[in-house]
Amino acid sequence: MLSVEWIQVAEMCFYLDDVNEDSKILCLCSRAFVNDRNLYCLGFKGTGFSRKEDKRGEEYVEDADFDEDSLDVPTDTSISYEENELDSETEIMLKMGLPLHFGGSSYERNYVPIDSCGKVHKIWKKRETKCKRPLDESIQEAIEQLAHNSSHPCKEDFPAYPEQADLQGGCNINHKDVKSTESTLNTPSTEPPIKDKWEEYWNRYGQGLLWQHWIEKHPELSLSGEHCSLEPWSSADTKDEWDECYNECYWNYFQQFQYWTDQGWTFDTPNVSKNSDAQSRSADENSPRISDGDSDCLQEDHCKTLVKSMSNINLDTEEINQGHPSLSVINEGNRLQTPDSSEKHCPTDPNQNEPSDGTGEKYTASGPTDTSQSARQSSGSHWQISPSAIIKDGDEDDDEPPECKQAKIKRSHELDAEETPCNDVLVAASTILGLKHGTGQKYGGVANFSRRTLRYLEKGVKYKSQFLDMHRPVKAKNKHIFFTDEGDAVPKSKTLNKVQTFLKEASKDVQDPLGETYTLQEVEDSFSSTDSEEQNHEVKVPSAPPESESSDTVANSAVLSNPIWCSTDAYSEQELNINDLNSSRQLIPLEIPDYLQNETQVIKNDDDKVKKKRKNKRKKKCLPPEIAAVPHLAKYWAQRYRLFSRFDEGIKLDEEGWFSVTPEKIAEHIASRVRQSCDCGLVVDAFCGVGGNAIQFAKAGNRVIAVDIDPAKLDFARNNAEVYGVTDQIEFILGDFMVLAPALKADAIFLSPPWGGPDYVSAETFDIRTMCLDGFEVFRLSKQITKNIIYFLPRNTDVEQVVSLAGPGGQVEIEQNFLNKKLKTMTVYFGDCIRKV
Ligand SMILES: C[S@@+](CC[C@H](N)C(=O)[O-])C[C@H]1O[C@@H](n2cnc3c(N)ncnc32)[C@H](O)[C@@H]1O
Ligand SMILES: C[n+]1cn([C@@H]2O[C@H](CO)[C@@H](O)[C@H]2O)c2nc(N)[nH]c(=O)c21
Repeated sequence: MLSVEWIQVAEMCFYLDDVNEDSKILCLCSRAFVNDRNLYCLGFKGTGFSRKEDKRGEEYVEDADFDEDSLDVPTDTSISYEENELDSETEIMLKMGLPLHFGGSSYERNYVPIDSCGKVHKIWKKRETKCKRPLDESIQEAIEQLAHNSSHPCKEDFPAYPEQADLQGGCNINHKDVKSTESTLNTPSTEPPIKDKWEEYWNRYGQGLLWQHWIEKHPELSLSGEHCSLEPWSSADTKDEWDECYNECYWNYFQQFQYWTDQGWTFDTPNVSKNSDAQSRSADENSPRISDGDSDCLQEDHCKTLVKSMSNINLDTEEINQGHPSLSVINEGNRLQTPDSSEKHCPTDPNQNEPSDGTGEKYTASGPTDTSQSARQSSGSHWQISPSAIIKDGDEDDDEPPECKQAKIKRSHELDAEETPCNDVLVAASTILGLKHGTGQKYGGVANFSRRTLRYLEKGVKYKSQFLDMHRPVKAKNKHIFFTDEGDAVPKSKTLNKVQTFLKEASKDVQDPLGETYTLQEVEDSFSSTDSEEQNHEVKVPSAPPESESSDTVANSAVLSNPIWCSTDAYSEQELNINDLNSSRQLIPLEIPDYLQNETQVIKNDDDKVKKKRKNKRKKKCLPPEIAAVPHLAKYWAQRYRLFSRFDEGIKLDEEGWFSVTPEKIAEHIASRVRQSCDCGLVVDAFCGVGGNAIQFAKAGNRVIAVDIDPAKLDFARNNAEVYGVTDQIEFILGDFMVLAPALKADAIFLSPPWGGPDYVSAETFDIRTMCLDGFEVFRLSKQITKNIIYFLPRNTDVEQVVSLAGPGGQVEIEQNFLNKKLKTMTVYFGDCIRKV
């Protein structure tokens, strides 16, 4: 059963002129989330690595034993950053044992301390431990920046975090994140900077939140009884977990704090004037801080106090969930304040009294005179942001604090369509929805849109979008261009450079008998991007090594050239004609180079034993020659089950097929939508390629006419349809769709033309007229066949162009396809294919 989460996120109106309301084009923006991590993970089987290996860090899994259930495959597709996927580059780098601080990976870019990263995180942490690496500079830097002159709460405010060195694992902060954070930290000078507010918030409530988080994660670890003898941060058994928990908790709440602050929510701290901060804090019995000074919390007695206090904490999580102030503890005059035990008030709650803090100071985003934000309080703590309002993992379906529901404030995302200034629409659509607006030519003589409006149909779109990977476009101008000795320009990323340096270092001891330059270059080509298509697009088929070379020599060279897909002497025998390769499908044994094996190994007590075990158990994996011949295709090979889950049953593809076939889960989703709108109808797949979509249309019960101009593709498509047992439902037609179109009849037509190779991502906005085929003409011809059109386009397609296809008074649905929360493609639906809700 296909599990797809589909949501309508927004409705946009594009007006052709201000006078005639009927001329507007309605554009429904939706998102479809499919998840295929299990299929993706399966792909690593052939590389000699597996999830299981990651997870346990010691066991090599043989093919026959491979247990999908052990993959920890999330089935829930709700937007929770717990499941944030590492991009393919990161995955591959991890599996190669390459350090993630190379910097190009999503792990670095979007690092959120999450459960799904836990394994990875642990692996890296352990490796750090082994290597005794100094605290990463970026972490240092981040700590310094964020923690406001070295008062990072990890260290200063929490005796639970006494040693800076402990931060290595627990506070893996990416300085890029911090920088972006910093940019939002610039609030007007009348207000305390958000980082001060955050610090204060964390100081007040961090302990309680941290403990709550810890308890939720480890309900089995009670602080009572024997377990109480050692604090979790001191116990060798739990120290790592504690670090991780701290890290997660800190950043989780920090991000949400930012979000809430952005939304206009504030919190005030009574008895805390900025000037007499320390003094009033110590006087405030509600304060969770246990000391005035920044450093004296490290003093032993304070630590003891805290530990004692913590040991008194009621660990009844049920009670916590019910909102009982169970984490409130009074201990030797220091009251550990829990989030829920402080009074929480809505900014506009009429029942609230005047503040009693005496300072009259409000830390409001819009200044003290902002009535909507000028909160009133009855006593004690005064909150507009309450910690409990901060959404917890997986529980983010409401962006208001539960206790403040009656005080509904209009937020930016709830503005009426008419209220949204036109320019903001474009900005919001781009930054929040991830839709690109270009100035490309419009279809059907539409000159330009005079006005656009936007209405969100989903709450918290902005917030939720933060946890999705929308892919920033690859900006060509920032690319470093390197020149070969021959003077040829070779685009290379910074990451590649680092990878290259690393590989050079790593392979110092490895003899490179050929001394060929192509070896490392090919590695770079293969890992030059985070996504399947973001890479150096020139396909260079390396010439086969001279036949005179011994097989050993070739294998050694392959060690350098293809770290995961090492080929052997079979390589030299390959005829590098791709079609021939495909038809013969000779398989090349895959051997993992030893130095990478070493890199990949997770630290274990008895390293040698593991190595031996692995060596014994290691099987020779095989690669099809077209992959071995074109190293950058290796990443598609790793994703082969994602493209065709029945890959092993005889699926065939050529190079174009590899990078342009629709991933099975996305194709399946589109097919099920089409099936719903034109029940068991006839679907034309105008550019069928190797059959990714045609097969799914057929599987969904439709009859299909599959057209392609390339006979080889049609052969592959037919072969693949056979694998899936749906050949009876598909009629394969060899020909040019542009010519055949007038003769075709269909209930729906699916268009997935070539976009001009994987280069499409380098454009800020993709112009559908600049594809290999004229996208407008393709649409015009299709329209003559049926109004029910499904246009499969790049994720960065110019939305304005797409909208213009619907024509004045028309409607269109733009569906963003997310694969494991990464925006992959855009599917545009017309006619009856637009989903009615
Ligand atoms: C992106 S691929 C389609 C991938 C396909 N949806 C799949 O999942 O396998 C585009 C295909 O269009 C074919 N093509 C290019 N121009 C064509 C034309 N004028 N008429 C028909 N097919 C064409 C190419 O040969 C290529 O196989
Ligand atoms: C170059 N490329 C990638 N995809 C599709 O976009 C996803 C993300 O890159 C790929 O997985 C593939 O399905 C393409 N689809 C079509 N129709 N035409 C193309 O040229 C193409």
